[in-house]
Amino acid sequence: METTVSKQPTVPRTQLGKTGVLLVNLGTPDSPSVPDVRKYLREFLMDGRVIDIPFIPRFLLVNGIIAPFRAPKSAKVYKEVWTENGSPLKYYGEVVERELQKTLGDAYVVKLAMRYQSPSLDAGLTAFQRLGLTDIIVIPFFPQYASATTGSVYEKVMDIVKSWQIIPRIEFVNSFLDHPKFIEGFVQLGRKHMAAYDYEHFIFSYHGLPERQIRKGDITGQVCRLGDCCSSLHAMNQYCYRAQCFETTRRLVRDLGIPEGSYTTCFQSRLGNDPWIKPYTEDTIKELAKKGVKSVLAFSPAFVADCLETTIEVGEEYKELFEEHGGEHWQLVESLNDSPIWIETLADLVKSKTVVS
Ligand SMILES: C=CC1=C(C)c2cc3[nH]c(cc4nc(cc5[nH]c(cc1n2)c(C)c5CCC(=O)O)C(CCC(=O)O)=C4C)c(C)c3C=C
Ligand SMILES: [Fe+2]
Ligand SMILES: [Fe+2]
Repeated sequence: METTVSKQPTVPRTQLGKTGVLLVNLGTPDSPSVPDVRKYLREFLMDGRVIDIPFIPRFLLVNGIIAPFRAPKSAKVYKEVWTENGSPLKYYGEVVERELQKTLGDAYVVKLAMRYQSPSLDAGLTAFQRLGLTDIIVIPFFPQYASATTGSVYEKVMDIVKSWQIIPRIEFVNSFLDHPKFIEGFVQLGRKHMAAYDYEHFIFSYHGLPERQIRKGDITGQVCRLGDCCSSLHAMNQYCYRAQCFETTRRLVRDLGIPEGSYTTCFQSRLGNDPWIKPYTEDTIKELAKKGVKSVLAFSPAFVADCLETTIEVGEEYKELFEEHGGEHWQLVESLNDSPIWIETLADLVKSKTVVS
């Protein structure tokens, strides 16, 4: 007679009841080689929330033009930003993952994932599934909400869990543009530089976005004119990335005591010929230099870790541009990286989203 052997439970009982915390950054190539950079650019730019045009023209644009032509140029720059620990974006993510786990303790399981490339979102979420975790908190590492970043993380997470038998309870952190500890983190870094040098002007340079994406995100269809409408953040424009960036600047200048007229919010990293949100950082730098400004302290508060966009673009390329136009002293404020206050910010965000049952 055949006996039925019941399967051992695959979920260790010790893990049940814990909350999974998924820290998600944008992603970075596996190495600075041209093929790896091309692979990364393809995955990233084929996301319909990043290049928001229909599939066929997007496919032709990305695979026929952007990835082949940009990959060799970008690979050169990635080689500059690469350290002995690899890409700083990923390295700091791994340190933060460990430090946050220590801070939060046993009731949580913390994992790092990348929206593109590795470690993948699929691997992170599947690990939680194997542990039987049904409460998950997802923290996209983007202080200000944009469809191309935070929105894309939401979409991918939902796409992964949609076929699971048990769809977990998922809490998403939508933005943390004015979280007091996030602000304090950049204020501490800024104060250190301000104590060492008497800067004439302060630049707050955020990653740019095509203007079209801001218009599409205007939930009222009436508010966004991409001008003064972004100078305050309220219920009607709460998802406007540009307005959120201006709000982050306001909090920073208030706490740093920077006077009106001595700072500029601007937007970097334009890709393609479509209009992106303004003012462009390049134009701001040229105008300041033309006015005779000799020293600038530059913040990059759309990023929480040093990466290509901060270290190379703001720290080196914009410095060269400023000096070419007559500027003398340009300094980048490094990112939050693995600073204790950034770990505290994340711990606060986790606690605020934890469901007490
Ligand atoms: C801070 C949030 C970011 C937004 C918003 C964003 C939008 C966005 N980006 C591109 C195109 C590129 N971005 C690239 C690098 C890059 N972008 C972000 C963050 C945001 N992007 C980060 C953190 C990084 C650096 C990653 C790293 O490995 O260091 C790149 C690749 C680099 C290059 O080739 O220059 C591209 C391309 C678009 C089109 C877009 C909005 C529509
Ligand atoms: Fe980007
Ligand atoms: Fe706006």
